[in-house]
Amino acid sequence: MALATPLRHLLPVAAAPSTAPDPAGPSLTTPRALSLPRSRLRSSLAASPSPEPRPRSVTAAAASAAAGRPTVLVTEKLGPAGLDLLRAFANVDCSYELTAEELRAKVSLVDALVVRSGTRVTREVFEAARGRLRVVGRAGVGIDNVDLQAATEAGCLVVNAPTANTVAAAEHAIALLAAMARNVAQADASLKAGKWQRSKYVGVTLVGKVLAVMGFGKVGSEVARRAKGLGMDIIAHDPYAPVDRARAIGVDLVSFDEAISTSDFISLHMPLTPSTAKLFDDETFAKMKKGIRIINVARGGVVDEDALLRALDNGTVAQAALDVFTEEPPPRDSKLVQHENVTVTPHLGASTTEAQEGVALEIAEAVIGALRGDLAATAVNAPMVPAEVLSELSSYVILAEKLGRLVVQLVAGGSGVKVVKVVYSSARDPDDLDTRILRAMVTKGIIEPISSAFVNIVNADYVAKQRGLQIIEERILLDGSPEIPLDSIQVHLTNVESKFAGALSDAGDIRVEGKVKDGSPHLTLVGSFSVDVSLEGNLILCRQIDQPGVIGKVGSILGKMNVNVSFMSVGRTAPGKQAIMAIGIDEEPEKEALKLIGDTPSVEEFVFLKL
Ligand SMILES: NC(=O)c1ccc[n+]([C@@H]2O[C@H](COP(=O)([O-])OP(=O)(O)OC[C@H]3O[C@@H](n4cnc5c(N)ncnc54)[C@H](O)[C@@H]3O)[C@@H](O)[C@H]2O)c1
Ligand SMILES: O=C(O)[C@H](O)COP(=O)(O)O
Repeated sequence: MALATPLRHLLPVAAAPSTAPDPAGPSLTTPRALSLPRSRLRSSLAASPSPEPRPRSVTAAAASAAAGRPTVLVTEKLGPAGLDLLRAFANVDCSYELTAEELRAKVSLVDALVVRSGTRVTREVFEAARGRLRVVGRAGVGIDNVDLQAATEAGCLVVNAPTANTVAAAEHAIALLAAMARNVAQADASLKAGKWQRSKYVGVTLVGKVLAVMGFGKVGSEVARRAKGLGMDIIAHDPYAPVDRARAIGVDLVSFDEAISTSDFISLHMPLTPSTAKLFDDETFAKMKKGIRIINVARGGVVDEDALLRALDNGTVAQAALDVFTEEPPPRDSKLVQHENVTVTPHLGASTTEAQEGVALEIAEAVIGALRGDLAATAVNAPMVPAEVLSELSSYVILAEKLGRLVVQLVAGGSGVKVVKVVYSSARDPDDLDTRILRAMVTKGIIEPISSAFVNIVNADYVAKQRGLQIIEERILLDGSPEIPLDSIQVHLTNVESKFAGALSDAGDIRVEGKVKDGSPHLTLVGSFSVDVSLEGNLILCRQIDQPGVIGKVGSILGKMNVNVSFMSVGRTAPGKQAIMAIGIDEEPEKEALKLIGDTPSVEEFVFLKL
């Protein structure tokens, strides 16, 4: 996804974690680390590929990280085209079948980790990464082997490859459906064992039978489409699927109980979540039509395997075809695997040559994008902001971060920031304005200068909550063209003291407002004073009594100190009354220059701010 550079600020990159922890917690006594620079990865995709993969030593990974090229650890077999893509961008360490301990040892030396379903990326793994791991790429759909909460807390983006193996999984479900109905696996084993058992392996037909698709997402709907072609009647259960999408392929969405009690075949296609774990238990099997046949290409954990065994033994379930198991691989003596009415495959749903090439490319692109700072469209633990929203809001993204960065520097030492109000003025219907990325940027601007936290779109809300920061969003609906997404963004800090009284609104909040003008962010309001200054470089705000000569005096102090003034703007309440001068400057002035500005007669207060 090609995004404007500024969005990279918000996204996980292989940056060194920031400095020491902030002992002051949420208190804002010592704004520090005010400048933006963090190492940004800009390695070129066109760089020459590295040699054939071989397990690399920990020392080699550390050396390459030091050289600035990211390191990607791949712990399960990935299609060669995806590996080549990764190698063109990063040092790739292919280390398969690592123990949990070996994984923990390696993970602090890598910027990204690519896994399939066989690697458990636990909280301990994120802790062992000590902040370096920025991206976990799941080369496939299911992310139940990745601790998403721990990833989010660590500010680590998790991306998956949600589409490339859909058809493969659906085809495998159909293959199992047909094989089960006609006893293909059992008959094959029997014949190879020298038997000729034609009457034993009489099957059942599919045409006219009712198939209940449980989980009508990507795989489920493809299964439904294909099973329709086999002449089956399809019903589906999915509490979150749009009725229209089901109707469009001639499928009725029904209740859970109706689905399980009226069908001849059930195919499972829901994710494993706390609410689907062991959803198919004794109680559920008891409600099924006697002689039902079950296919599971989703996740073993959605079925209570002991209950399934009982249902097979008592004839409630005539047959089962299983590609997935609670424990993978299942124990060698698993009664379920050995059951004569059960057909099994070792988690092969995604395993076609084509799907693996697709998945590998999909995940390599997502991981590289995330390492470069682009917002991965397949991020699973980040607020999903569609690409068109991102590109439309890209200038406002910079503005939001700068306003956050600016407002926090106006807080007086000793005041703790607790409540942040972000007010968006727009002529656009609030439903058409997705502000999640802007909220995250304001949060980043406020928190990063005052803490050791690394804030990105993945963890912004979490970090804010952890620091006791409440972010309130408000919209002001304007008349005008909804073509322009936003007129202005205001950021208010309530219940805090300001080191610059001129920044206080009538309500006593520290308030700044900005707009995007000609594509660049401008500061347009400080407290109750309108100004207009480009938000670039550094800024001096002076409050003075409006009278001739003050601007000249401050300007000449800066000139004498070799500080280049890029913009200047004065806002005043009325001629001869209070005024605010906003001066954009390229360099950081010497302390002496700042003292001279403070000593200038009629300058009542001033503040120097780094953007
Ligand atoms: N065996 C394999 O190799 C293989 C390959 C691909 C996918 N999968 C698995 O298949 C499953 C589906 O994948 P997908 O790509 O279609 O995912 P998806 O997210 O597109 O679809 C899942 C659907 O399940 C629905 N759902 C959630 N909770 C439900 C519930 N309680 N009851 C019914 N439906 C519910 C969701 O609304 C969604 O529509 C996942 O578990 C995935 O891990 C397995
Ligand atoms: O969730 C998935 O994508 C499938 O279960 C495939 O898993 P795999 O990548 O380990 O084959």
